[in-house]
Amino acid sequence: MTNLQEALKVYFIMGSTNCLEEPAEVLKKAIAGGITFFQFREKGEGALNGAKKYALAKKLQGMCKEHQIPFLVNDDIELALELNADGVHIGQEDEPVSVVREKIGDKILGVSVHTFDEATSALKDGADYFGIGPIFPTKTKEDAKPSRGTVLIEALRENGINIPIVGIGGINSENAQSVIAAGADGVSVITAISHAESPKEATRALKISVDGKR
Ligand SMILES: Cc1ncc(COP(=O)(O)OP(=O)(O)O)c(N)n1
Ligand SMILES: Cc1nc(C(=O)O)sc1CCOP(=O)(O)O
Ligand SMILES: [Mg+2]
Repeated sequence: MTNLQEALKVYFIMGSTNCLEEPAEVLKKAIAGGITFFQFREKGEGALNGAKKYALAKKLQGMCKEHQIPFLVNDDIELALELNADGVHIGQEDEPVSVVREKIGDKILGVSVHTFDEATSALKDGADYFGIGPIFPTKTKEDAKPSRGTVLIEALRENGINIPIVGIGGINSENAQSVIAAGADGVSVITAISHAESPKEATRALKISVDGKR
């Protein structure tokens, strides 16, 4: 498998509702900028369903494949299996971690955690990486919890938990380095790339920040 820690550095999450232009165009520019991981998250008002959702996922998966970028599906385990995606990302309100692990075999399993207990339990049940957020305030996820900064990332690292971690929520090239400095392996973003004037330049700037060059 890919070196997950390395692959999670610049993790782009996107669905049609996050885009100001054609989703494939946005992804193309993000790939040109150097994203290292991708999650298809088709959610929110106006989200596609059924055949249209499948067709978009398939198209974006093809683009990721061409550039050896892992392609994960958010929430929809059946779609991930149908597409033979590289993995899935689930949260605490989705199917239990152990059940999803059972369904997907050795595909990549990302789990959102908000507390130390959720983290240890997800680890025991088979998570491959954690998504922790919202680190900063975000308007992108309607039901996001209040932002809590990097405290949980720091607490997990201080306690020797070395599973790959990405921060999420309100992250951009100005604040990404602080998330890495707290112990995360990468940053996951939606609007910092999908709403950028230049998704390619925004991705480049994020990469520089993650690498600590700014
Ligand atoms: C990398 C990453 N981290 C966290 C999330 C949020 O997952 P969840 O809490 O299940 O919320 P939804 O994204 O399903 O609305 C994520 N998707 N990716
Ligand atoms: C999908 C998601 N999950 C979050 C969490 O806290 O678990 S915050 C979030 C939205 C991230 O979007 P943006 O980069 O535009 O802030
Ligand atoms: Mg979810």
